[in-house]
Amino acid sequence: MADRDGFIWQDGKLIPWREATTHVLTHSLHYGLAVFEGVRAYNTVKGTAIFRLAEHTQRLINSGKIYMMDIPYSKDELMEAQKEVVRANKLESCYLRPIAYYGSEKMGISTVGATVHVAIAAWPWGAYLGEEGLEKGIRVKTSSYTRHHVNSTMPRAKVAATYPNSILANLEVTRMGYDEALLLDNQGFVAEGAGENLFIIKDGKIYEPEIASALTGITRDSIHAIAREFGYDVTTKRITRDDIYLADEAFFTGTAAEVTPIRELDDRKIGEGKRGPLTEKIQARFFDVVNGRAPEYDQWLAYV
Ligand SMILES: Cc1[nH+]cc(COP(=O)(O)O)c(CN[C@@H](CCC(=O)O)C(=O)O)c1O
Repeated sequence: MADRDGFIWQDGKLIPWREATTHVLTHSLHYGLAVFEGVRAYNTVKGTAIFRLAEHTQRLINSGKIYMMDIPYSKDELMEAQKEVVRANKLESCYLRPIAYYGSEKMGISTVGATVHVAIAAWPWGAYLGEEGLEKGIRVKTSSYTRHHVNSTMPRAKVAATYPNSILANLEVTRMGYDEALLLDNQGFVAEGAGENLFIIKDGKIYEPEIASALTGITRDSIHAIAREFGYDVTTKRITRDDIYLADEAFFTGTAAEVTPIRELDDRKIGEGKRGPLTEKIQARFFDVVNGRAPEYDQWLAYV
């Protein structure tokens, strides 16, 4: 990722991609306290637009607040900087990664005296779980690793320290040939995917796990709106892994994963073992929305 042409926004300035470096004694590198976002820009019918830029930027600020990290830029400055990065790199569609991190001013657990830095990069990133996965669904396995307790890493924050849990889960299942991991919470109920939220459909109703130990996904929120548009309410409830075995349909959502159908969990076919009809309908509408083909959702598109 480091050796490519382009520009990265770092601490208020656009600099050449290869010069966006940091010292090996960067506090966040050692102690894991960096807050970040995953955001997508799409090449819509009316030009390049960042999807739900305000919500992602607010979540970045919220993540900083939760971890007592004072991000030295306003919401508007961060939003404009993300637009600037897309323009500077001449990207029609892309994935953006804003990150706020503590620098190398000091070592030791406490962040007092360390400076908060902000960097924003953008690059083309296609189907996170594969184009085939978007169409045919993916094979998921429940990980043996438990999602964080809600009083260990903070679930409302998108913080780097959360992700070794996701990495362990993803590595565990991909080494066995599955596409992605599902994580259970510390009481054994379904939490979320390693990098996604989850929805299931059973007897014509849409369900999602209680959000407690999962990231409050922005794509998840977008799916709520699309489901309502189709006349469905999403019921939030405690979901067990075998609820998913017996579901008619299931899918993951995320900025990177978009809407990815799940065709199997733990070697049990879900429904007919392929993308379900309601999943396909929701997925198609989601792609209409992000590509600017649904004027009712224009408020979610920040044109660059
Ligand atoms: C743990 C987790 N849960 C749910 C989500 C979905 O949230 P949202 O993007 O707001 O709908 C994500 C985003 N996962 C990022 C992972 C990408 C990466 O591998 O890095 C993403 O989708 O950008 C998570 O990391």
